[in-house]
Amino acid sequence: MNTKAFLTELFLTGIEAVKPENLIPEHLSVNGKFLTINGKNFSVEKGFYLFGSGKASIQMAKSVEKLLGDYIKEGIVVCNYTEKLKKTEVIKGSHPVPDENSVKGAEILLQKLSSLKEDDFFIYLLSGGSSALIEKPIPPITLKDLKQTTQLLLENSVPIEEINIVRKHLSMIKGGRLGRATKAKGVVLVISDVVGDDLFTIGSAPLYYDPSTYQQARDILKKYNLWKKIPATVKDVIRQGIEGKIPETPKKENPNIKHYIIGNNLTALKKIKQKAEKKFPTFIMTSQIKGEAREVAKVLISIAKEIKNSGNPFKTPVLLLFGGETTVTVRGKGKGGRNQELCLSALQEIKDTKGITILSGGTDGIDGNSDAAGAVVDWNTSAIAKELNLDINQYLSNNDSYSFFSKTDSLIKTGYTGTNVMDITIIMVEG
Ligand SMILES: O=C(O)[C@H](O)CO
Repeated sequence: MNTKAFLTELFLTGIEAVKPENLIPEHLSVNGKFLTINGKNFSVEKGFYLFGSGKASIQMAKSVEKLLGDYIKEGIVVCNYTEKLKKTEVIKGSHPVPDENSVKGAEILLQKLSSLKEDDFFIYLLSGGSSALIEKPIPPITLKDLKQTTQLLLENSVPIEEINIVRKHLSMIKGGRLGRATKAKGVVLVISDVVGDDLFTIGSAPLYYDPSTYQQARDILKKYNLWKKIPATVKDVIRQGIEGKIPETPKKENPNIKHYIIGNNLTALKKIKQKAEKKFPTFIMTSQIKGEAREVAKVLISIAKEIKNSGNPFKTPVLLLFGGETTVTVRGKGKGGRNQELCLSALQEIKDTKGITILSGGTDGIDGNSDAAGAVVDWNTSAIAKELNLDINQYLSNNDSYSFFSKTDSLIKTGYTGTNVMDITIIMVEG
């Protein structure tokens, strides 16, 4: 058996399970003039508006069009790529740092949602990446200031929950502010890309509400030593927010808007397990991995080595499934992403140990600043690296995992997958 090919096939199975074309029909059905979502009925007799933002928004919209196309009055989604849809206009925003189009997208959504009446109904399709894809900073923060702040947060390994607390307090649409702008009733269908499916964090909660505060936003920036580095306008808005001169984000849910999570990391892991255990004992270890990619890798490989050496807690052969999202503290100028960096650090631990293969990939298909979803490695990769005189440490210090794996032919390339439920890591331990 080609273990690397098998793990790649399993990774693709996981992605397939969380593609909107599979999730939407699982959770939505149409009965006459009613739309049923997770058992709850909504009348669509008079038609509805379709909005959305996030990396999965195009494919989600396409699936809704297929199911309910005749009822859509108008559709707009903001995604990280474009595609022509029948009833829905697509705006291409920027990710992970917002651009002019992200602002344009936010303004259009804000304007459309504000113009709806009380008896209008909308479906909003929310998925990961939304925080950057739509954005409208609170004046006097400029787009340039916001870009700089986002970049600093991303480069300093700040967890997404904390990044989004800051983002929500600099934005006219995040933390429930977009939801406050409308009188209409609506549902938000969510594909979760955060650990624990926290609705306060996913896409910075544009239509939910937000218990966090301006004070917390400042504390987070100080905790990561970024307060002195961020632009003056950002500090100004946060200070004014703390003093009550700028209103806080909404602290209560808009009762007219209901949120439904229709897919998450565990959905993908369960599908992988279903397929894999036809061949090998397979265990879902967690869907909640967090932490610095290179450190997480060390823990994962230590588990694999324990199994290999002592048969604890599982006998070989065995497949271990992990999900979640790590972070990378950027120190170098190389190319790569958290999954590739995790694999490179894992390779450092595997070295010549035969029988451990590890794959790590982003379900959105794009890992960091590269065009690969991730990588798959084993002892043989380390043998190739030795032959080519590649120094793992050197590539790790420059955060240049992509260049390393291009040379060892270990990259997994899927292109944009049209979905996003964080990352999947699969380890096969053989005897
Ligand atoms: O957009 C975002 O904020 C992240 O992807 C988490 O949902």
